[in-house]
Amino acid sequence: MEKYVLRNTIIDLLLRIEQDSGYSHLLIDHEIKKNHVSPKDEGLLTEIVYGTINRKITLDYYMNHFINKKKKMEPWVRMLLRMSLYQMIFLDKVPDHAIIHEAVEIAKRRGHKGISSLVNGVLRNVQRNGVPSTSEIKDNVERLAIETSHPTWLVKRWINYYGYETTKEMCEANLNHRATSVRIQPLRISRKEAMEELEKQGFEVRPSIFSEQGIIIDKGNIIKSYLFQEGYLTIQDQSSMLVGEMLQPNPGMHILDACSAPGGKVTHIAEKMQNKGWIDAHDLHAKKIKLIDKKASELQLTIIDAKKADARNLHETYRPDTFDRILVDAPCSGLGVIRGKPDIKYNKEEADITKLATIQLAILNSVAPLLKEEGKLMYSTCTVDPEENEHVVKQFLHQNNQYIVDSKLFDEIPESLKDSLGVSEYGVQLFPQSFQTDGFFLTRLIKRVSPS
Ligand SMILES: C[S@@+](CC[C@H](N)C(=O)[O-])C[C@H]1O[C@@H](n2cnc3c(N)ncnc32)[C@H](O)[C@@H]1O
Repeated sequence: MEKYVLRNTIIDLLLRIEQDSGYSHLLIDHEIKKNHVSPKDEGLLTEIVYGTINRKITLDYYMNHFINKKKKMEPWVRMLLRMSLYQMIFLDKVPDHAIIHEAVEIAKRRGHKGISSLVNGVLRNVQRNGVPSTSEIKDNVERLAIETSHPTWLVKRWINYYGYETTKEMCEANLNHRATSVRIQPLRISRKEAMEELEKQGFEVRPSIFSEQGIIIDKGNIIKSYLFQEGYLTIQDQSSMLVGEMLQPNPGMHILDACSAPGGKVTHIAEKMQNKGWIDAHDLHAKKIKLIDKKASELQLTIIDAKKADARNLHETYRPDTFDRILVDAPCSGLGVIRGKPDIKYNKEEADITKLATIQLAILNSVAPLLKEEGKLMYSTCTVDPEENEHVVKQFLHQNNQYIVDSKLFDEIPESLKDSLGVSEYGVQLFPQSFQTDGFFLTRLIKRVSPS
């Protein structure tokens, strides 16, 4: 692909991602297919797009030192500068002079002489003088927010809950790449066989300590392996695998997954049930039900019945005491998965967290009667925020006194993980900086036998 076309595609992608927040991975996939981007350019395109988004606030801080803030700048020009600065400062794949040359070329073709001299001026200035130091920023919170490109409200919030050091580690971890992990389909292949086969294909792999089905891929693109393409394994973050493990599903059980799409955890549960029993899986969005069916069929699992439903109303669909296990993997702010989807950190507001907590509690309250006595209910989110995690569990327990936290949950956590977890009386918080996983919260509740 011609360099100009590739860089121009990246600018268009970045502009669209900024408008259609939350769908970066879909937009990138679409653009790669539409433009027949070669595998070599695909890696560079993905790296520049995610990197530029991930470092947006830092890049704007640098850029603002070199431009007249009063002058209005067209969005594509700002994007061109951002992505060029990202490459100059954070990547060493292309020499600075080539980055500047390409940027000026794009500015000439897309704009006019005035724009190309502005772009040339800013980038040459950075090349000659470097970028301004963030040590000039007096306020600790603001400095951390700018250095790690997180919104100030979020940094303040995390410091308030977790302290400065943990917040700093978390924000820094959100800038780093994390290894992909996969889960084997154990009814089709063992972990040992899968690891040997992947090594033969040139992958570098390690077993996960979170699940006996988990493998960490340190090197290689798993999508290209036949093991992935033919459903011998599926991509899943290690932290999510803990849910399937800790729910303790057994063959023959009847299980409810209230918020199921795209089907990562429900297929894990079906595998652990050896594809024997019944799973009712729901999601609010009809379109997403197809994703659950697709994943189940790829993995050759047949016990999942997926249907659209609002989980807040499931008490109207099922009779009380129906299920042996219930999973509520709730819709959440996703602040634990910033590393993989960096646009999340700019698209959320503090008020969203409060709204989500209301929905999460409503879902839990709706499914609570549906669990059999002595059954187990898992509540999980891929976020790092007490309002959506511990506080929701606390309120739920207050409103449903038949439920208690299963204290055995804490005993089951592998010893090597315990020290780095945020353990409270309401559940377990995984931080993204601790184990190369997403940030994740989970807890297991038991419904006690009613005294009456
Ligand atoms: C964290 S995701 C679930 C991920 C899934 N458990 C997995 O492992 O692949 C939360 C899901 O909840 C769905 N959702 C949002 N509001 C809902 C509601 N009121 N009832 C049911 N599902 C809902 C979203 O569409 C989303 O697919």
